[in-house]
Amino acid sequence: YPTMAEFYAGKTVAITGGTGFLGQGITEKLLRTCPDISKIILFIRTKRNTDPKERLKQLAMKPAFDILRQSQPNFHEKLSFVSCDLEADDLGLSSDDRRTLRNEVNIFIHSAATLKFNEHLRISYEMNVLCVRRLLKLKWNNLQAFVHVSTAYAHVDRKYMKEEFYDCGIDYLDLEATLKWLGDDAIEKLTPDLLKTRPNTYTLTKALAEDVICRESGNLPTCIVRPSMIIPAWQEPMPGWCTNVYGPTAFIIAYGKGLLRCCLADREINADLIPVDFVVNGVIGAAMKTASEFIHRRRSSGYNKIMSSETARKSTNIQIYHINSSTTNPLNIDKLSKYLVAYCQRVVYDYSVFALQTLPAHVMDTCLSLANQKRQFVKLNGKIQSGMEVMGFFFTTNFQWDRSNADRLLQAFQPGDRKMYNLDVRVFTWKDYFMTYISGAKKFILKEE
Ligand SMILES: CCCCCCCCCCCCCCCCCC(=O)SCCNC(=O)CCNC(=O)[C@H](O)C(C)(C)COP(=O)(O)OP(=O)(O)OC[C@H]1O[C@@H](n2cnc3c(N)ncnc32)[C@H](O)[C@@H]1OP(=O)(O)O
Ligand SMILES: NC(=O)C1=CN([C@@H]2O[C@H](COP(=O)(O)OP(=O)(O)OC[C@H]3O[C@@H](n4cnc5c(N)ncnc54)[C@H](OP(=O)(O)O)[C@@H]3O)[C@@H](O)[C@H]2O)C=CC1
Repeated sequence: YPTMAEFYAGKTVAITGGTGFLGQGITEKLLRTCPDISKIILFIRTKRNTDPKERLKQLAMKPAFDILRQSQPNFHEKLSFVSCDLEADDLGLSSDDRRTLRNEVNIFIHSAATLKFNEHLRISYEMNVLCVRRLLKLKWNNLQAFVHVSTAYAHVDRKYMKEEFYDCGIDYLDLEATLKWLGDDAIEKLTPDLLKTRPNTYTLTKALAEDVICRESGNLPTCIVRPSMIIPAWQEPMPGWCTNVYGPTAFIIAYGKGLLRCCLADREINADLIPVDFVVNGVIGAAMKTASEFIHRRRSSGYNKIMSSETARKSTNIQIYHINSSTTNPLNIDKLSKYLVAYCQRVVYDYSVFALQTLPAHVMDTCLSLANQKRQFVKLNGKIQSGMEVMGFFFTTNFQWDRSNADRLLQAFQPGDRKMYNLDVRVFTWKDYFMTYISGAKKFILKEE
């Protein structure tokens, strides 16, 4: 395999979700460490009345690029965009942009998704599953790697996950047909039956998307990266860098602000959290390995007809990489329990929340009202609790992952690249990392020094 910088020299990379947490990290690292990369095309939608052109300008000003800006002030010249709406039939792409993508893109990274756990199944399906089907059909002429970002929690109906495809229990083609004629209310009623033992629509649709990749990617050089819970950066682009409050971040902030006293969690389980820099390295490296093997095989790429799920799973050679921490550097929740009261019993948790959070929130709001100020604590407490409700499943269930493929991926990197694109999480201790995590949440989310 070539070095990462050699491999990406002259390449055009396209990324969906480039405005998101992981996408910003990937874009920044590619530009900073692969100086001869030709171009990065970001799929950007219009959001809150801001068009993609303006959003790209705003993106280049974001903290993720602060370090890069110092060494390469003109880095934005390598960034371009296509205007999209990934939930639309035609992905919201113009015919000119389609042509550009078909003919120019060498590496495609699909990172966009809706991450809302309890999203309506129709929206979650359209964004997380149907969009993947449409992207695979773009008739890529020059593609060397199609990297699909999934999640290590896609198959939470199992307790042990290997880096392989699993039967989802639902055929997405049947589901798609059903969603076409059912109304939104009926879908909502049907959702618990479809989820079975899964906690939410997010994990179901991420699992179905993997089935799409398995059955429909044909000869396209495809791979899947499954990160566990992505948390602020360990080191890159800067320690503690983050953009959202997903996973435990909302709770860590609420704890720090004195708003969270109890947690629905089982002390015995390992929390699988992974700093974003390792995931960025995994995606960049997986693309390099997939493309290098594809170029070596010199097979033609193209979209094939859909295979049955079972045949596809048996015949596939698509590589899957678990980018996680608990397999080699576990973080036991018990270690956090001197800071938080963790309950795994629902009834005890409910009483504690009432006594330690809900009641004090009402008292505080009454005081605010008496002082003619805006009430806020009851609302904040409600948000924290709805966050805890959707997270409770993950905080109380233990999972294990095999990561042999991810280890092999690191071995495929040139020796000089193994540190710069490290995937081995044993290099940090959780105690030290949590100081970084907390200062990152203060700096990048709360905007406090
Ligand atoms: C110290 C604690 C330590 C505990 C132990 C740690 C144990 C760790 C165990 C491992 C965890 C593993 C988790 C694995 C998850 C799967 C991994 C993935 O693929 S990744 C998938 C990761 N996906 C996620 O993490 C998604 C989780 N979030 C959701 O599903 C939804 O946002 C929602 C249900 C919480 C609210 O929905 P809805 O009412 O429709 O409204 P919106 O969505 O529009 O947001 C409204 C407001 O809520 C805010 N907010 C966001 N998140 C949280 C939160 N967790 N809480 C509170 N608040 C939250 C949000 O910022 C916004 O604020 P504002 O702008 O209004 O001020
Ligand atoms: N965060 C985590 O803990 C984990 C994430 N993952 C996976 O990693 C990937 C990236 O997640 P992350 O970066 O954290 O998520 P973010 O929420 O930060 O980013 C999501 C990205 O998807 C884009 N997007 C969503 N809907 C659309 C749409 N209809 N059209 C165009 N773009 C859209 C968003 O664009 P916009 O800016 O316009 O909203 C944004 O760029 C996802 O596939 C997720 O499932 C896997 C495991 C854990």
